[in-house]
Amino acid sequence: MNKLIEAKDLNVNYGEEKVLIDVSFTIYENDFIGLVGENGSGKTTLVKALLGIIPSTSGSINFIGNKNKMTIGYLPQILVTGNIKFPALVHEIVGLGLLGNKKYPKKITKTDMEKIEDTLTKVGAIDLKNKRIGDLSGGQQQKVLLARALVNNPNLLVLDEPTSALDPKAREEIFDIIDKVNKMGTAILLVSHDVQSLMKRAKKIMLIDRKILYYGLSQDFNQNSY
Ligand SMILES: Nc1ncnc2c1ncn2[C@@H]1O[C@H](COP(=O)(O)OP(=O)(O)OP(=O)(O)O)[C@@H](O)[C@H]1O
Repeated sequence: MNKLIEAKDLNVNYGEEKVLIDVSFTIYENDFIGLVGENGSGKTTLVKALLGIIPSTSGSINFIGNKNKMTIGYLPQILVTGNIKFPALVHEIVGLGLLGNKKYPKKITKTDMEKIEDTLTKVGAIDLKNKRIGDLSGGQQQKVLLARALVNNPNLLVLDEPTSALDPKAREEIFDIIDKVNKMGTAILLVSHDVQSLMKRAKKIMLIDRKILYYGLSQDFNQNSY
C-alpha cells in the first residue's frame, strides 16, 4: 500500500496552549480512518493543520509523491443550514469545488458540468441538480456539500462530524456514500463522536488527546480506553 501523507512530530500551539504534541502518523492510499477524542482534544486542529489552514509550530507534514497532484477534499463541521435562504442552485454549489483551481475568468465548462453531474450521481443527488440549496433537507444539503468536496476527485477526503446534525436514516445514507467513495479509491479521514458507528465503518481508529493515544486497526481498538 502506498503512503499518501506522513506527519512527523507535529506540534501546534495556540499562544501558550499546546494543542497538538509530537503527533506522528502515516495515511496510506485507501485508508479509512476514524479520528476520535473528547471535546477539546485537538481533532479539528489536527484536521486544519493537515489541510494547511493553520500553521504548525514545529514538525512536518509531507505529501508523498507528486505534491501538485495531491488533492484533499474537505467537508467542514456541519452548520445548521436548515434555514439557508441563499438562492444558489445545487449544481452551482458543487461547481464551487472546481473553481478554486481555475485562473480568472473562472467559468464552468461543459467538461466541468459533466464532472458535477457524475459527482452528484455518485452521492445519489442527481435529481437535486437544479434545486435551490435552501429548499433541501439537512441530509440532502449534506450530500450536496459532500459532492462539492468530491468533485475534484481528491486523494483524501476529510470530514469533520459530517452526520452530527442528521437523523439516523440520513446519517446511515451519508456513511454509505463515504464507504462507496472509499471503495472507489479515496482515502477517508472522518472525525466523529459516534465511536460505535465509526468502528463499524472505519478500518482504522486514531484516538487523540493532544497526543496520539491509539492509531491502529478498528477491530483492535478497545472502546473502554475512550
Ligand atoms: N483558534 C483558536 N485559538 C485558541 N485556542 C483554540 C482555537 N481553536 C481551538 N482552540 C483550543 O484548542 C483546543 C482543541 O480544540 P479543537 O477544536 O481542535 O478540539 P476538538 O477535539 O476538535 O473539539 P470538539 O470535539 O469540541 O470539536 C481547545 O482547548 C480549544 O479551546
